[in-house]
Amino acid sequence: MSTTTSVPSLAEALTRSDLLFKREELEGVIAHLGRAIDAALDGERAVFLTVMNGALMFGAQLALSIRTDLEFDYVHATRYRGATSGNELHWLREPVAALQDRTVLLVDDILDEGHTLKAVRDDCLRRGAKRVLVATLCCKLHDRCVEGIQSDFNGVNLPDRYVFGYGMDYYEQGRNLPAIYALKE
Ligand SMILES: O=P(O)(O)OC[C@H]1O[C@H](OP(=O)(O)OP(=O)(O)O)[C@H](O)[C@@H]1O
Ligand code: HPA
Repeated sequence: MSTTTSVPSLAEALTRSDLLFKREELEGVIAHLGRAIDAALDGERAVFLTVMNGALMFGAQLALSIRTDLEFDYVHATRYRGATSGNELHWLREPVAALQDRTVLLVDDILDEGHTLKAVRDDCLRRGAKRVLVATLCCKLHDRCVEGIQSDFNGVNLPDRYVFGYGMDYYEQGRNLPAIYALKE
């Protein structure tokens, strides 16, 4: 006997979503982030630490916008696991690069309630990083963010709605949509 799991339809979600930011606009924003990060690094070779999976698209575009040479590594930490509300953080891959006395540029698609970035940032500090700079494509505007984490280089601010596209998923779908969409309430 076979079992099938039904996933909410991405096409249906798009019909009840607003397009917030198109690719062209996001590319311009990301290029500006690159300039600002170059200035902050001031020639220092940082560890560019991508939080998979969501940061894949943003991370690639951001890296190409930074002129300072970088070392690349990634972590995989997930707390939404394909759903639309967060839970406990699961570590699927820890950093491999030596972070002792390094500047880490921690890169993620979205800072929502902040649990993910706070946990990964604290882990970098435990591994001896001397400085962790956080770069995000977007931050969600609400008052539920945990204390003690913020983005140092953020692209765009978003309303307090579930968003997807440009790396962010709707039930593990829609990550490669070249724009950011928000579900209507
Ligand atoms: O600020 P928070 O409330 O912690 O949410 C932000 C995190 O949630 C998403 O990851 P998710 O757990 O969905 O995994 P994914 O990267 O594989 O999509 C996103 O990529 C961030 O890492
Ligand atoms: O609104 C969101 N969309 C996609 N992934 C997310 N991870 C945290 N918040 C979100």
